[in-house]
Formats: sequence, C-alpha cells, structure tokens
Amino acid sequence: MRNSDNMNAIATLRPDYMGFIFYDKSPRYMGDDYAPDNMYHLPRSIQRTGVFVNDKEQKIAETIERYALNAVQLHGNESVALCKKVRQMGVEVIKAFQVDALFDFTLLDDYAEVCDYYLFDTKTIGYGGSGHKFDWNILNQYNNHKPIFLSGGISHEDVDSIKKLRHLNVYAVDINSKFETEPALKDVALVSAFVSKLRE
Ligand SMILES: O=C(O)c1ccccc1N[C@@H]1O[C@H](COP(=O)(O)O)[C@@H](O)[C@H]1O
Repeated sequence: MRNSDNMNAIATLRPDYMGFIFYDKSPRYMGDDYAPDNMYHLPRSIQRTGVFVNDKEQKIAETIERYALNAVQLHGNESVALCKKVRQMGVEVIKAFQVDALFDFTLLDDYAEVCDYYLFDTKTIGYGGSGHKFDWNILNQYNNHKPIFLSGGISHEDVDSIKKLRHLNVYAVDINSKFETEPALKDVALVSAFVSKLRE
C-alpha cells in the first residue's frame, strides 16, 4: 500500500497485515521520503509490515523506527544472522522463500529459530510481486512446523482452492498485484469480495 485514501479504505476490511514495499526497484516502492503520518493512524490491529529485499541491518532498523513497523517481510536472500538481528529489533519476521518444483525444504531448518513465519512465493527471476502462482501441491513436502504466509499471484478466483489447503499450516493469505488497478493501488471492491468469501 502507498496511497493514503486507498490504505484507509482497505483498513476498513480489517486485514491482519498491511504491506509497504521498501525495495527501490519495485513499482510499489514507497519512495525515499514517504510521509510516516500516512501510516500512523491505521488501526493498531493491523500489523504494519515493511517489505525489504537484501537491505542492510541499519537501513531496516531506521525504517522500522521511522514508520513504527510491527513486522518485517524479508523477501530476498537474507541470511539467518540478519533475520536474527531483525527479530531482536522487536518486530515479527516473515522470511520469504521462492518456491518451484526443485525447492529444498531442508533450507528452512536454519531459519526456524530466527523468524516467526515462512512466506512461500513463486520462484521468478525477480524478487516478488510477479503475479505468478506456483503449484501449491509442492507444499505437501513441507513439514508444517511453522505457520506460513501463502503468496504469489493469488487472485479473487483462488478462494475455493485456498479453502482446500486446510491440511497445511496456512496462517495468512498474502494478496498483492492481482488486486491492483495500478501498482500500489488496490481495487477495494475486489479485495472486499475476496475477504468476505474467504471468511465465509
Ligand atoms: O510487490 C512487489 O513489487 C515486491 C517486490 C519485491 C519483493 C516483494 C514484493 N511483493 C511481494 O511479493 C509477493 C507476491 O506478490 P504477487 O501476489 O505475486 O504480486 C507478496 O508477498 C508481496 O508482498
């Protein structure tokens, strides 16, 4: 999210998390000097989540402080050590992994102690926001030890398929580009319909 009115409209739908992209190569980048005031008034029930790609510890720390973030989504090749340091900053850590048929789930083991959730996104040449879905059957190889964010090209047509994933430890469903009218601007009616159907 980036546009203040759009954020407020989406906030009325009571999402558990709201994401802000601090990756300067993304079309959803918040910019170098985004006004923190736009975010402060969001309901406390919404976890303000900063999305970072291969940033340095100091930059992440400064951004957490400036925007009073509650959670950090690390969407690049961040090390276990960095995840640990970010978690010590007092935020939830959501570590993203790009999944394809060859994904090695044993890679997760080292991250188990240093993050709160794993996020499974589709493997692409970029880092995220691709709008591409991966084959969720691959997740049958996951041991479900830690709750996950399901991500990657999820659209309003996916509700029924998501509801069939009850055997997996899905904690959150992460929606992004498939609900936009333009980058960083959500279609509120589409999100509303999706959320209602998912909560049914
Ligand atoms: O959205 C972006 O531009 C982005 C850029 C870099 C890293 C992550 C990004 N977004 C995250 O990507 C996933 C999947 O998004 P999509 O549904 O495929 O568009 C999601 O977690 C976004 O937060």
